[in-house]
Amino acid sequence: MLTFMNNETENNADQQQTRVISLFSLVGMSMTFMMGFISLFNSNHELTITLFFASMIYCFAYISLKKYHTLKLSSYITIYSLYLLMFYLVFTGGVEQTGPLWIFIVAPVSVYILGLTSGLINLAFFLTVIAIIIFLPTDSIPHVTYSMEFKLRLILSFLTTTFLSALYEYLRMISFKSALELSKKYQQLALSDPLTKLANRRNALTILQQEKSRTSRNDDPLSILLCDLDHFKMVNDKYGHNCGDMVLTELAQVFTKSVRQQDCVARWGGEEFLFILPQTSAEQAFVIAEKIRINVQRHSVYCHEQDISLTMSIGISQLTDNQTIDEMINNADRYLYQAKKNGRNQVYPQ
Ligand SMILES: Nc1nc2c(ncn2[C@@H]2O[C@H](COP(=O)(O)OP(=O)(O)OP(=O)(O)O)[C@@H](O)[C@H]2O)c(=O)[nH]1
Repeated sequence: MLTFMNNETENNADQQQTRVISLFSLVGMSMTFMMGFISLFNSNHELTITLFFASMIYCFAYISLKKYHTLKLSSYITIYSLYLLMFYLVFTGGVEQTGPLWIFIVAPVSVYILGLTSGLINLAFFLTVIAIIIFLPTDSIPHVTYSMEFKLRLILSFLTTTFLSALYEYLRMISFKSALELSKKYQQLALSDPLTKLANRRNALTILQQEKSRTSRNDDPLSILLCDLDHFKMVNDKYGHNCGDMVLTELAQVFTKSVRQQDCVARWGGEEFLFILPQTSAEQAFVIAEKIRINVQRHSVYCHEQDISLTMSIGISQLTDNQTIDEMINNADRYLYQAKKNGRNQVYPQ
């Protein structure tokens, strides 16, 4: 069955991720470039080269994301070049041993970019390497030394930042998921009829417009059936409104089962239904209309210990060249009126 499902929310999530990664790489590029410049003035050449190199890597991640939409690659480049830079800063101490101060940005960036589980696994790896670096005996590989108090506090405060970042990411994920579900639910509600669950009139018009464009591109025929249940008022009057609703719901299922996967059934109004039949001529549509009419006639709805049977009148219209959707529907409406006038329970034109 043709339905108009909107993937807007998923696309928005991807777009948001792209925006965040490009922002991270831009910030990373500017910050490392700025710090590199400061190191240049302080004549710290090794640090200058490292920071300029990191800045170039962030620049590469930014450009490839913008030009080639490499979201995953740019995310990995951003995160792992950050890890390498942090290892270097902790190993060398940076400027006056302030290098380790920067590692606190790693936790929130990791869980945001890599997601909660993968972010935490990567953070465990990151912290292990940091611990190895700071506890490495200086006589094996010469590097900066930190006091034992500093090392322990660095690890503990990093663990605290990791916990808070993970908690924040977890809560963010939960609210994002529920927002996604709500949005899907409302999209569905906006497109379908609440009683029969068929496409509603607005959705049917959108689908018709899409099918019309496809038809003119491929030169395929497109037909519609406008159907109205006969003497439906009598069902409400005789059996009550609830039974009337039940009849509409059950017949909606009969309609759905009577057509092909690519067709669309919509509730056009009260007891009026519209069938959109792509790649179908008026002659083929007549055969389908007859099948639907007979299926309705044969179906009985059991309500309040009574079997309720109904019939249906159907008007057929095939889209002709230069015809608008409105004209096509008006045509079907005229034919439906004719079918009613001719005695109901029939398809027009025959
Ligand atoms: N139970 C129920 N009835 C509805 C709904 N929407 C429209 N109706 C009823 O459908 C009936 C339509 O009646 P009419 O337009 O007079 O048409 P009809 O009785 O089907 O007669 P013909 O179309 O001339 O064959 C009215 O009684 C509406 O109240 C609905 O959602 N549920």
